[in-house]
Amino acid sequence: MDDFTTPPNHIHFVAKKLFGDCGKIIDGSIAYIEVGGGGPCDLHIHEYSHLFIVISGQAQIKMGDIHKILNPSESFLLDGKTPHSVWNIADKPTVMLGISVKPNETKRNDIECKSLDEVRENIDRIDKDLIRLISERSIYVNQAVNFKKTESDVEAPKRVEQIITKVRNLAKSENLDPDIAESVYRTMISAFIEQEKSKLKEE
Ligand SMILES: O=C(O)C(=O)C[C@]1(C(=O)O)C=C[C@@H](O)C=C1
Repeated sequence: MDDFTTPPNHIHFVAKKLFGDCGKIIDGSIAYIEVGGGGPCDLHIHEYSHLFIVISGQAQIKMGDIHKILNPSESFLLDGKTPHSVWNIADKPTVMLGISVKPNETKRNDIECKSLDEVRENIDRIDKDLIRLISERSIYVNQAVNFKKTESDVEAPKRVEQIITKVRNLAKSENLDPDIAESVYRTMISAFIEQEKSKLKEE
């Protein structure tokens, strides 16, 4: 049983990676789950899906109140966004293959809203995420000033230009007009510079 490890929060459960990234497949592993073993102890979620194939024994996939039982040679494709865990319910070890599969990407060009309300609902949803991310960004920016002594340290023009180059490239790869990304970032960074300058004065 060389190279087998117990994943975090699992019990009587050892697994070994069989292969890595092959396109839509992230990796494949084989798991030996002892009697009563399984995990994670609390149901978990993630972006990727699992294709479970039971070789021997009997596995129970717990998904909230719903359970799916897998006998030898049976398989189940589980959407990772469904809270889940996997348990051996046989009176002998269960051997199972687990293949992690990338989620289907939404083809953004295929998105077509049927009304202005639908457009705005989506904009509101995305704004919520953007504000949360800008707030998280601000936690780090506010700490940057702790390592600065002067206003020109705060302005850090070389760093600003590095960020602009980076976000223009990111924008291109995400099908966003790079000029929009640049303008949004220059405005945001200027506001953060002002905030850092006031913080510097306070100290
Ligand atoms: O990286 C820094 O030094 C920061 O203070 C962060 C930050 C930014 O918002 O990314 C803000 C001000 C500087 O002009 C450069 C970058």
